[in-house]
This record gives sequence, C-alpha cells and structure tokens, in this order.
Amino acid sequence: MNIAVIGTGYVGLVSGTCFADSGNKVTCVDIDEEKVGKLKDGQIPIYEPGLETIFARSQREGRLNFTTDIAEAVPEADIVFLCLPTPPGGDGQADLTAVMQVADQLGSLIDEYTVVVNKSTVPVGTGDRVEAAIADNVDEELFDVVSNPEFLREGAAVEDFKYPERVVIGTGSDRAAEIMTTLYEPFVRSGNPIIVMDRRSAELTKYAANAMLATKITFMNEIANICEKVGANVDNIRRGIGTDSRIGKRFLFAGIGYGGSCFPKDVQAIHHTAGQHGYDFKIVDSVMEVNNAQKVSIVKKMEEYFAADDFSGKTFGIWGLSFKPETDDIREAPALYIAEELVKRGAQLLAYDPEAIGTFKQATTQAVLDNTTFVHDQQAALNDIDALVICTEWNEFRRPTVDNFADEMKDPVIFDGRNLYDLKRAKKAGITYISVGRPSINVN
Ligand SMILES: NC(=O)c1ccc[n+]([C@@H]2O[C@H](COP(=O)([O-])OP(=O)(O)OC[C@H]3O[C@@H](n4cnc5c(N)ncnc54)[C@H](O)[C@@H]3O)[C@@H](O)[C@H]2O)c1
Ligand SMILES: O=c1ccn([C@@H]2O[C@H](COP(=O)(O)OP(=O)(O)O[C@H]3O[C@H](CO)[C@@H](O)[C@H](O)[C@H]3O)[C@@H](O)[C@H]2O)c(=O)[nH]1
Repeated sequence: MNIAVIGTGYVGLVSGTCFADSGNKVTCVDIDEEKVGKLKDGQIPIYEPGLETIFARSQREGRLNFTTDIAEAVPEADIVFLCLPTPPGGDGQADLTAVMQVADQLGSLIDEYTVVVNKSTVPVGTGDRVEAAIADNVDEELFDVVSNPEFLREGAAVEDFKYPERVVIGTGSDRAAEIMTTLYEPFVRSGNPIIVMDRRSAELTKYAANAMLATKITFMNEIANICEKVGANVDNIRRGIGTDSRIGKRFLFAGIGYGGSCFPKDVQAIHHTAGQHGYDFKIVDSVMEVNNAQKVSIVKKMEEYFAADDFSGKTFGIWGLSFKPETDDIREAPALYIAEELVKRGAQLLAYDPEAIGTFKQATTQAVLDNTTFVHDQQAALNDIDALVICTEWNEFRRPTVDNFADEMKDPVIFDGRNLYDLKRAKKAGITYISVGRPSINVN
C-alpha cells in the first residue's frame, strides 16, 4: 500500500519505518526542514533501539522517503496517518492545533478514496472535527476518518510496533476497517487481536490505558511511601501482589514518579475531558498530585539525611537524566525537577547519562546549566561527590555492582530513585543506601 505519514516524531518515524519494513511504500512529511534534511541523509534524530537497521534497509530499497511538502505525499496515498503532536494546552486540555492545521489541508489533496487515520492521542470527538474539516473541501464518499491509537513505549518502540499486544481500530466504515486490518495483518501474526470498535471508544481507549497505567504506578508509589513509614519493603509487596494474575506483574515498580511525553499530559487531558462533561474524575486528580510530589520526594530524603535544606558546598553526582532507560527523551523526566531542586538549595551537580545529556541541556534551566558539570562516563560522576542520586535505571548502572561503591566514592552515600540494588548486598558493602519504599541502610 501507499502510505503518507504526517509528523515524523517518535510515533511517525517508528510507524513509518515499520510500515515500510513490512513492504509498504511510505512517504513521511514534516514541517521541520532540518529534521527532514537529516532523515533524507539517513540520520535518525532520536535514539531508539532497533530502528537504525530497518530504517537504513527501507530507505536503501526506496520504500521510505521524506519530504516537507504534504502535497507530494497525500494524493498518492491509500492511507494517511496523522502522527502529530498534541501537547497540553494551558489548562491541561490537549492542544489540537497541528492536527486541525493538517486536517484543513487534506480535503483539497484527496482525489481518490483515502483512509485518514488519527494516530495522535486526541480527545474524544476529534475524529468528528477532522472529518468535518476534510469534508469542507472534498466529497464525503472519498474518505473515511479512523482512530488508531498508538500504544508503543519509547525505548521499546520498534518491538512494541512490530509485535503489538493489540491493535485498536475505531471506525464505523467496513471499507476502512478492511483496509486497516489488511495493513496490520503482518504485525499480529502472533495471534494478538485487531479490535475494531466505534471511533469515540477508540479515542477514549488510549486515554483509559495511559490513565490506568499511571494509576497503577502511583498506587505502588503510595504503597512505597507507607512501607517507609511502617518498616516494610515494597519489593516484597510487589512480588506478593503481582503474582495474582488479576493484578499482574508489570508496572508495579515504585520509584520517583512517572515522566515522559505521554502519561503526564494524557492523565491531565482525560481529567480535563471529564470535567468538560461535568464529571469530576477524582482518581486521576489524586494520581497527578501524588506523582508531582513523588518526583521530588528524594530531595526531602536528602534534606533529612544531611539535616539541612541548604546544600551549599556540596556536590551531588546524578546518574540518569532521561525519563526512562533506552531513550534520550527527557520530557517530564524526574531528573529535570530533582536537578532544579538541588541547585535551588545551593548544590553543585556532576551529571551523567548514556544518551540524554544533549536533550537535558536543551530543556533544563540556566541555573542548572551554570551549576552542573556533565561527564561522559559514569565513574567520572562519582569523583569527590557528597552523594550519588540515581534517577534512571539504565542497565549499565547495575555494573559495577553495589560492592564497588565503597572503593569508588570518597563517602559512599547513594539515594536511589529506581531501587537498582539488592539491600543485603548494599549492607554488606558498607554503604549508606536510601531507596524507595525499602528500609534505609545508614552507616554514618
Ligand atoms: N512518544 C510516544 O511514545 C507516543 C506513543 C503513543 C502515542 N503518542 C502520541 O502520538 C502523537 C505524536 O507524538 P510524538 O511523540 O511522535 O510527537 P513529537 O513531538 O515527537 O513529533 C511530532 C512531529 O510532528 C511534526 N509536526 C508538527 N506540526 C506539523 C505539521 N503541521 N505538519 C507536519 N509535521 C508537523 C513536528 O515537527 C514533529 O517532528 C502525540 O499525540 C502523542 O501523544 C506518542
Ligand atoms: O513500573 C513502572 C513502570 C513505569 N514507570 C515510569 O513510567 C513512565 C512511563 O514509562 P513507559 O510506560 O515505559 O514509557 P512511555 O514511553 O511513556 O510509554 C507510555 O506512554 C506511551 C504514549 O502514550 C504509550 O503508548 C505506552 O503504552 C505507555 O506505556 C516512566 O517514567 C517510567 O519510569 C514506573 O515508575 N514504574
């Protein structure tokens, strides 16, 4: 099939590449000329495991092309995917400017039957708005608007896209449903379902999934906070409840809060949508409040440990800047907030991340930049520091093991926001080790 992908961010680039990899001819469109220039030259602007190989192959074989001109891509396409940003507007509601700008252009570019697919995460009813905008310029018989929310996770995006647990297709049109099913057949050979439903339900399914996952994490973060008060260990609770298949093992890891480009904005947006319809979605309101506090909870632990709220003269190492491992994305990363709070208290920082130093520098404040030295190997972030703060669970932080900290650090004090190390080994290693929802080890 001929596919146009409008917007080549995470979702557009991964979807476009995977569709090309499964034999379709894909043209990706973006308004960012610099990005398109790089993509044409074979440079991928994001770090995403597994993407490079299939990108290079599809591009070499002529199935994956890039342009800034939407008119080069849409008229040829059987399917047009909208993979456009929907950032939070001022009041938490999703900002649909990019989606509607493109929808306004589509009608005049369609002259044969085309399926227009919204892959962006959008509030219920956006499909209706997109349909009306297109219908202003073209006969309604010539297109259908489908909702096909995307569930990929950054850092595992290619795997998630190639082997989805489910594909959700929201449409009332049999013709569009058949085309979409044919497109996705190669991706669901594992037997996982393609679920066809009405468009509004598909739009809401995406928000429900993210709100449910954010709630699950937040619930465990609150259990962790209780564990700290009563002397229990959240790892044991996780094992104890995760083995109940009704609860499930995944997304039960307590830490310093969820971040990223999706959970924070989508939880806000579903809260806003509910409010617009006169419904107070209380549980997600609490989720947002607890998560904001959780992001900086580690700073409170540091204040308690040092018995001070002024960190002037202290230097802290930071391991991990991205919002999760295997990505250079720092959107809503806890490290952004933690660095800011530490610098506000007068600290100097020595920061390391395997992939996200560049993106972090672009997003953080001038005050953080002025008081942070960025280093390019993890050992260097341990030099002469008063404590190490772990913000992201990159695999390489598991080595050298916890046993080595006593040799590597002048004062081995670790605040671990991701519970990387075994408590017994930390104790044996003679370090001060303060993690989340687990008993603290304090050798001082
Ligand atoms: N990032 C994820 O992991 C993820 C996963 C599932 C769903 N989503 C949803 O998918 C959508 C896209 O997310 P993303 O992370 O890929 O966004 P992104 O911000 O990484 O990329 C969006 C791209 O769209 C381009 N763009 C903006 N306006 C345009 C226009 N008028 N014409 C053409 N291109 C334009 C931008 O230049 C940018 O390259 C959002 O709604 C998001 O919530 C994201
Ligand atoms: O047990 C857990 C699992 C995750 N997290 C945190 O939750 C955030 C989000 O993680 P993850 O869901 O793995 O990453 P995303 O790439 O943001 O993916 C989410 O958001 C995407 C965009 O909507 C969806 O497509 C995915 O299905 C959904 O998992 C990160 O800060 C993680 O550190 C935890 O704290 N504990």
